[in-house]
Amino acid sequence: MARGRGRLKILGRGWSLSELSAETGADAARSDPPRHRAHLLGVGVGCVFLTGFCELPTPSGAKTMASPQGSLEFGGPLGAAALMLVLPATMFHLLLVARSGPARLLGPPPYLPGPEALWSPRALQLVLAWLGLQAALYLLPARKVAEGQELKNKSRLRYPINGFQALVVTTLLVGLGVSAGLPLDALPEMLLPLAFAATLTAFVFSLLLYLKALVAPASALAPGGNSGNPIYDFFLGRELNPRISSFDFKYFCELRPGLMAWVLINLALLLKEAELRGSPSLAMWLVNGFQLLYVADALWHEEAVLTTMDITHDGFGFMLAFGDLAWVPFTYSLQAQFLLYHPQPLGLPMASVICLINAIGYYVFRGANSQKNTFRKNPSDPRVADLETIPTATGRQLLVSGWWGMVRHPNYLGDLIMALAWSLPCGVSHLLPYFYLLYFTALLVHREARDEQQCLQKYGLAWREYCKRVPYRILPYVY
Ligand SMILES: NC(=O)C1=CN([C@@H]2O[C@H](COP(=O)(O)OP(=O)(O)OC[C@H]3O[C@@H](n4cnc5c(N)ncnc54)[C@H](OP(=O)(O)O)[C@@H]3O)[C@@H](O)[C@H]2O)C=CC1
Ligand SMILES: CC(C)CCC[C@@H](C)[C@H]1CC=C2C3=C(CC[C@@]21C)[C@@]1(C)CC[C@H](O)C(C)(C)[C@@H]1CC3
Repeated sequence: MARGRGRLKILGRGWSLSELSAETGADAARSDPPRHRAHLLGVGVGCVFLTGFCELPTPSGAKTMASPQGSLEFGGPLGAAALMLVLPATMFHLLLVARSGPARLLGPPPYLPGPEALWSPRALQLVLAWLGLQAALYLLPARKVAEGQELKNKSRLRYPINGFQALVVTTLLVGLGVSAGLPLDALPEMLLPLAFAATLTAFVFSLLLYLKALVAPASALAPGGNSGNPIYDFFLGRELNPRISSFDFKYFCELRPGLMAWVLINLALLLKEAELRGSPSLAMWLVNGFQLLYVADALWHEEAVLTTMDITHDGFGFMLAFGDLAWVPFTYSLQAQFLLYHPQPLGLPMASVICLINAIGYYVFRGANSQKNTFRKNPSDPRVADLETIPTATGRQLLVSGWWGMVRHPNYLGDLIMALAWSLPCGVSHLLPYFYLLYFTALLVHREARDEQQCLQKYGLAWREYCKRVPYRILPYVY
């Protein structure tokens, strides 16, 4: 099947973008009996079980803390172990299925990749070089240094606000690289080994973070993630704000390498489509444009991330390290991956409707997030001073009018509307491009429940009053 200058080659069990017809080592590996891989999986599972479920004593010198909820989140050690297997498996499943002919979200993967298809020293070098570049940009002088929320010991950490600057410099470097012959269009063929290298990096990194937390003072530990069970604590993360000098690992990972890699992968998929079909499709332009807007917006409003529960409440462990470094770039680019292998016709009228949906979602998302951030920074700011509030025993107030009087999480609603707009360009013939919407709904419903729990603890009766005044959580009159 040949279109444009490039060629889409069917590999029987999947699609491969390749100019070469010779079978590569990776291709050959696909015909290996799955026995060895099942054995490897068994060894991996065995290790996790051996180290985590025997209720090992708390590592010597470690300080343990009960979760403020008194119970463990994410289904405890068993849930955490399951998630550590299921999340990477899901990511690889999506990567394989997106390039397969049928592209069935719920079917089996087209083939089981062997070690040759997953492991590539070059992919690991690329991942490490990318992290190195982003770390260097993080260390550049910042236009502003912001203070985080007050910590248990009453101090506040300082954070450089130069994420948008890092995005601009990265864009310039990538532009220069591409014009000097950097083969960005080779990236789509490398997604599998890159995702594997990113997962490996996240795993090793989480292990180092876990060890670092063993020598951290008690005041540096997160409210969750210090149960004494190594599996659970490794997953959730023990230390709240792990740092070396002023380099904050969690803050760095949350916004930069993963989000920027996501839009870079999208761009590589767009370039590959242009090479194959003569020009990128309208659907590919929309997906790239919407997601670039989302990432650029996050980096422009970088300071706002300092009030999210990931920074203020959650430790930095495998969940966030894997989420930031592997899950975000390789699964959030799923729609663009799907479009490369399954081009979808999209007319201008439908494209305009989709743009309108994205604009509405962005308006709600940005309006709600900015209103809360402005209010939290300065309640007497003229933009929020007229809003109705409920006082709380902590001295802080809760908004009960404006966006936050409509539902208790208007920002989630806006985010979900955008998620819908990112899937619609992929048509309705497949469920696969809607994975993000489904996963994100589950993530936000769970996150909302965690946040409610934390707010109830923080604000007590005032929170109950807020829930009475604003009865719906995310979707007015429905949920
Ligand atoms: N794309 C993705 O994968 C993800 C995106 N997101 C997005 O990140 C953004 C941030 O989400 P998240 O960190 O979960 O939570 P929020 O930004 O919704 O923050 C919740 C906090 O806001 C404060 N708050 C709640 N209600 C009120 C009120 N009525 N008035 C004033 N303050 C209030 C409380 O903290 P306090 O009172 O202490 O200030 C509460 O803990 C969202 O837009 C979300 O959609 C989140 C997760 C994943
Ligand atoms: C791997 C698991 C499924 C869980 C991992 C969850 C993480 C992928 C997300 C947790 C909170 C996130 C946020 C963003 C990206 C996804 C993760 C890391 C965010 C940076 C996206 C851009 C937004 O504008 C934001 C508000 C800055 C987001 C903050 C939370």
